[in-house]
Amino acid sequence: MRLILGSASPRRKELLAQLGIAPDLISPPDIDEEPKKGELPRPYAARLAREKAFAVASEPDDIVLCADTTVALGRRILGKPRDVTEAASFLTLLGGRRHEVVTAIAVRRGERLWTRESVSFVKMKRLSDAELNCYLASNDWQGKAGGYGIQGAAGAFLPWISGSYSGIMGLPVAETAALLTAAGFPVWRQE
Ligand SMILES: Cc1cn([C@H]2C[C@H](O)[C@@H](COP(=O)(O)OP(=O)(O)OP(=O)(O)O)O2)c(=O)[nH]c1=O
Repeated sequence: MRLILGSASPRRKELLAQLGIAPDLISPPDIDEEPKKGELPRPYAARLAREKAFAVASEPDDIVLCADTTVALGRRILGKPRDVTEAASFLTLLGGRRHEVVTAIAVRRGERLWTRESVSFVKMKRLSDAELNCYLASNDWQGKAGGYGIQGAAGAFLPWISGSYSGIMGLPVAETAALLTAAGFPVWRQE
């Protein structure tokens, strides 16, 4: 049995390491992340996590762990910004409001699949021009849903959250430990 982390996200590797787990293999999936017409954020994140889990090649006994993080402003899905202009518009939209961060995780072993969603609520302050421009110039927004990372300087924009810090960052560790255990991975084995 091997544990395969199906993710290119360095955050997910780091959060897995928080549980004392190092994957045997990292194999990022390549799937189309375009939302379907009218698709809502939560089903969208769940579908992507599932599709990622099936897109990663594995042996029948391997355990594959995948996740998807989506920022939701009402019914609107804010994915990873394509460029700095889109990052600026996401952060302007999010500033002064409360939004949701959905991280869906999917664990697959052969044809069996275990899934969970973690939903968190985040308040972002309205950003001043200096805050916005400095953050954009840092490039920290790149590759992050909604165009920010709670674990970086953007943490200073977030006075309040309700939910799971690790879920917002990309891999909710409580749900991950539960699903890996359900799939037969020895999360709590003593060395
Ligand atoms: C909201 C938020 C997201 N993110 C990141 C986590 C994810 O890496 C990314 C959302 O994109 P995802 O599509 O979930 O993941 P990914 O493309 O980085 O990697 P892969 O599909 O291979 O697993 O946003 C943060 O790091 N901090 C945050 O506060």
